[in-house]
Amino acid sequence: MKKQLLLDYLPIAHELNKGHGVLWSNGDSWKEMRRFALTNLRDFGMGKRACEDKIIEECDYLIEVFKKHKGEAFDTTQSVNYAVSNIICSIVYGNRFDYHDPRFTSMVDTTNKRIQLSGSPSIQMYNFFPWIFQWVGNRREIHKITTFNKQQNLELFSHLKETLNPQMCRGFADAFLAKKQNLEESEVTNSYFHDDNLMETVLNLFAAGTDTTATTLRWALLLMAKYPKIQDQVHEEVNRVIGSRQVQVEDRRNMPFTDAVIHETQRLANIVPMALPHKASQDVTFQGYFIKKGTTVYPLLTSVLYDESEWEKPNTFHPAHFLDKDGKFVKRDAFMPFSAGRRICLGEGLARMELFIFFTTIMQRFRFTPPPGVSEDDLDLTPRVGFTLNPSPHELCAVSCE
Ligand code: HEM
Repeated sequence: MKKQLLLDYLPIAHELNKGHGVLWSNGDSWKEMRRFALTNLRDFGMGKRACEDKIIEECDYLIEVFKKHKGEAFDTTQSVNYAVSNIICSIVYGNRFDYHDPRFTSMVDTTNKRIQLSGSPSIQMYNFFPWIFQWVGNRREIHKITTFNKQQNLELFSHLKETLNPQMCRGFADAFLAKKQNLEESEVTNSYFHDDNLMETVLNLFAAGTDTTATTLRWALLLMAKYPKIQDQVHEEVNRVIGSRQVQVEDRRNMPFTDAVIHETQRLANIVPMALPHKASQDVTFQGYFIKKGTTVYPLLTSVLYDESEWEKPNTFHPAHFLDKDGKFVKRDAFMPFSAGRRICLGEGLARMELFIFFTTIMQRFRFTPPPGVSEDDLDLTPRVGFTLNPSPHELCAVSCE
């Protein structure tokens, strides 16, 4: 496992790769975009108190939606997606959206569709053998959605440009536009701050910042409904440590069991099983195999997250993987859902903060159960096929604890 970290990966050309942005690019453009994204995402709150406040505010909206179902069974997909998406939207565009705003809901719904399609067998085959599988229908569908998402962003950018004040940037997109304007005024012509990089980076942040975290949260709620005794232990800890006051990130260090449940959810759900495709940036010998520079490499995170030599019960939901004999939280080297190395997930800090606050606040208010007539055993943990592994379609009851 450690040797894997020595490989210096760079992503390869791919169905969704136009060579721009922070996710599907490499070389100097990637370096510049990653650095700029990290600095600005932090400036706009990532990992800080300001962001914590945004997540707390969004929890209130999400809880209202859950309450409206009055304990009856419903599908958590859309509401959780919208709530999580609003966090990255606040950071990128400088504002959240109403859950009934069709511009927003269509952007979230189609982005999730695009992510699902890009993991379909036909697209996977296309990625391996592009010259044979270039005509597959899902490719056309992905292009249609991408064009639609770009059009929506062009409209948002156009409004941001009209109202831009470089001294008072509202979010990442403003900061990018201000930097671009500044470079143009200084007559720098060869910079990476061009419209294509703005578009691709915003699309990357929106997709990566919505689907992954929302999917993980939905797995956590499903697992709570399936394992009521574990849910009881989470409720006990939430009541004892927080009671009815507002959850804060600092609470995490006093809540080892809840923290272990979140980590174990991420491990078992294994939502990005193949990370992103990379290429070896130099010749390397790995576990006795010679890998030539330029070879496409898929770092299989599953092989680490389910490694039998690392985990006592790799195929079982077992929060004790992250607890010592005294019930204290323990970090595990093989916990790698965000990948590792130079291309490690750029949003890890944000995702961890979101998962803790959303999950703990939801657990403070609700108990999750299977729908009437469905037993805990009936709840299916088989993932739906996609680029990220989502739970299969299901409904849950959110019963108010108040
Ligand atoms: C539970 C939530 C998340 C998980 C499990 C996750 C996982 C991953 C993984 C496995 C990668 C690929 C790393 C590689 O290439 O080997 C990645 C990349 C990335 N993630 Fe996340 N991610 C999550 C949340 C987020 C969030 C909230 C953001 C938003 C800021 C984000 C932004 C990105 C970006 C921009 C990259 C590309 C980084 C680069 O190539 O330099 N992710 N993520």
